[in-house]
Amino acid sequence: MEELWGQACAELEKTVGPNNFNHWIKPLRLTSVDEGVARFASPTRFVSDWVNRHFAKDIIGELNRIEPSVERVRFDVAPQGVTARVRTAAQAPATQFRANGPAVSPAAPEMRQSAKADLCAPLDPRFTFENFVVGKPNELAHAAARRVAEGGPVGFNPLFLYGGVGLGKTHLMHAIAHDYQQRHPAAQVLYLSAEQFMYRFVQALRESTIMDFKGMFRNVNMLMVDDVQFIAGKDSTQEEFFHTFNALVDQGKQIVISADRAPAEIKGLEERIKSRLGCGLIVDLHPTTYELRLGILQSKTEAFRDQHPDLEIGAGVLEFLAHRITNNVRVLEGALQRLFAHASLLRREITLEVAQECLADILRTNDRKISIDDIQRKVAEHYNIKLADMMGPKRARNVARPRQIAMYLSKQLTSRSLPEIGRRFGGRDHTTIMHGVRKIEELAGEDHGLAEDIAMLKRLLEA
Ligand SMILES: Nc1ncnc2c1ncn2[C@@H]1O[C@H](COP(=O)(O)OP(=O)(O)OP(=O)(O)O)[C@@H](O)[C@H]1O
Repeated sequence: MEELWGQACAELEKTVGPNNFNHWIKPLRLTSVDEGVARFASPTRFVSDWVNRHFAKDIIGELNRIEPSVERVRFDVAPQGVTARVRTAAQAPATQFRANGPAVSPAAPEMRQSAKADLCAPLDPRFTFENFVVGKPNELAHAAARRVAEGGPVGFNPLFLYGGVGLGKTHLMHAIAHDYQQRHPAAQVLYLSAEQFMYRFVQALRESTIMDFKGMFRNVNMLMVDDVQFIAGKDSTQEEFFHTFNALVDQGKQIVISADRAPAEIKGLEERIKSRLGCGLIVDLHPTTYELRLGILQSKTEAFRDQHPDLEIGAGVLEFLAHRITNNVRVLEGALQRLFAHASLLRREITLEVAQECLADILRTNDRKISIDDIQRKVAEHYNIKLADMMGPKRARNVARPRQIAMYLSKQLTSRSLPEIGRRFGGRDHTTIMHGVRKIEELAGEDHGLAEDIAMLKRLLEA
């Protein structure tokens, strides 16, 4: 059993990356293989669930290569067996979670070790600096992440990364962890989401293991917490987070945090935490530009082509995608993956027409949506009135007419209902909006100049 698992582990470490391997797979012990089922002893249910969700396929694949009968895996929670295994690991030089904190009772290092494996979320081996494409919108965040990954005195603690959905925050966090761990193999990096932080904190409270919980956090060299906005409004979790944070910063340990917005904009986050976060470096990942999107598409296509040299992508396809899919990199990647799958299944070149057809749904949802704000701003600009007058009560024609034009365009170019539009125009009644829309339809039928003005505004808004 040991030999089979040893061989599989050697390969698994390469497949899932050393960090994931050490955190999740190393704590397992293969106990039997029977009727196609490989059974493992795992230290906790949490580890079992996590491995089952994230690495079961890899484990089955590797075992199956050596022992073809293996088709499924099962995990039994068996803390005893695992303690024995961890003790061996603790004697080995510089393992990932070598306990190197303050003096502890003889049994404690093993407990810390397996519990910390529980805490740390798996790192995606693909999320490295090498695979991160740098452009104007993310160059500062990337430079700061590189600097933190080097270690040593950094001068900004914490590093706070924020930005919209799918712009690369998690990718950069994982890249820091990989790189830092490679440079400092004996250091302890703890990466987890704020949600996991809360989950583990509540569990520690419930199981009266809060001192262990505190001890584990206080002994890491680098703490990374993803999606910190999650703890907003969760009072006791924030309190614990604050203390952990202070303890680590006071010891000069690095903290890296990500969120979907700047600290000041996170509602329900305590002022003292906001001010603590503000002491470090706050950098944002800006929305992607066309050049960055094209760079990412080219880099991912090259990587795919390394494995599939016969991939053929027609001229202009990547440019077309970079131009049309503008919301986030995850969607961009999804579109590319779909094209690759299409190309390899049908063994056809991906032409512009194929791409358009294959990605019709993604392209439709990415069509630029015009907002009432855009309309009000553009119309106010065009007629040289104040934006506030769009919502205000003035009835003078030089203000009232542009306002009605904006109402008309809001009805035409957005899917908002009349009451909704009314609310956006200073809380006007839907009948007022209807009247405005009709008035403009009527006038545009008679006044060629007005009709042209409206057509031009439409073009500007739809551009
Ligand atoms: N600059 C980049 N170069 C290469 N890949 C990128 C880049 N930015 C984002 N990606 C890829 O886009 C996907 C989404 O990125 P990631 O998960 O890091 O986003 P996020 O900002 O954490 O989003 P969320 O707010 O949803 O958690 C990932 O697969 C990531 O590898």
